[in-house]
Amino acid sequence: MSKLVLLRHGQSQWNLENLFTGWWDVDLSEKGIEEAKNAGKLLKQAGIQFDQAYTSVLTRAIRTLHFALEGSEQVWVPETKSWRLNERHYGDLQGQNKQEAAEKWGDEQVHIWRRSYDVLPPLQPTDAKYSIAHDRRYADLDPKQVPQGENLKICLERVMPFWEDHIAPDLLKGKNVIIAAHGNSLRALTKYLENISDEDILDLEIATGQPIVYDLDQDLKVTHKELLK
Ligand SMILES: O=C(O)[C@@H](CO)OP(=O)(O)O
Repeated sequence: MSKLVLLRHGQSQWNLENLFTGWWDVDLSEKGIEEAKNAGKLLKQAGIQFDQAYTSVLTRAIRTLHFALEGSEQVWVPETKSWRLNERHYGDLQGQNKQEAAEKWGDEQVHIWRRSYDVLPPLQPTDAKYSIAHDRRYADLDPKQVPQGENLKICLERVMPFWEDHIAPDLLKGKNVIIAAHGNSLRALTKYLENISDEDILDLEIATGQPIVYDLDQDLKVTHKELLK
């Protein structure tokens, strides 16, 4: 049996400012740093010992992982970063204010863009202000893999190869794993782990900085889930 901890990054500066973020690389806010440190304390209290850590290539998730490992006194744990764990790319909404978007397009449309499984946000031109098309951290990717906008389905489809190739093999060996990532890449993973329907996934929210602990059996089926408080 192995443990899997999912940890959404602490509040980011753009969470604080209520801006669509996606693949734009914003840092943690002061509150986000506190949330990440608190996650470390909660993990220490729970006595969870990790063998492997995974995170995205975005600063807010990487720093959250580091605070969590520091707070739980296990900074030595090997870590692997992958773009496949990045936040869902929010297309041309990136950089826009969520409230202003709701006033412009209506609450319902914005809710669909934010939470539906298979509706795409408006795609982002590669010369947009908040485009990552020329960001060197993605230089080795096939250009087709660099999104201009993703729905949760597409996000799940790019998370899964990483799960299959890296995370699942570790868990199958009995390793305890922490994944520090993002609201929507973790919603995608949760949909898979808990077999949540395309409809019910609309209602799933993941809190910033709160570790979610799964016990998994030898087939990686969830036997227990706990939110650390
Ligand atoms: O802006 C984003 O990238 C995400 C997560 O912060 O927002 P939402 O809650 O709308 O999915």
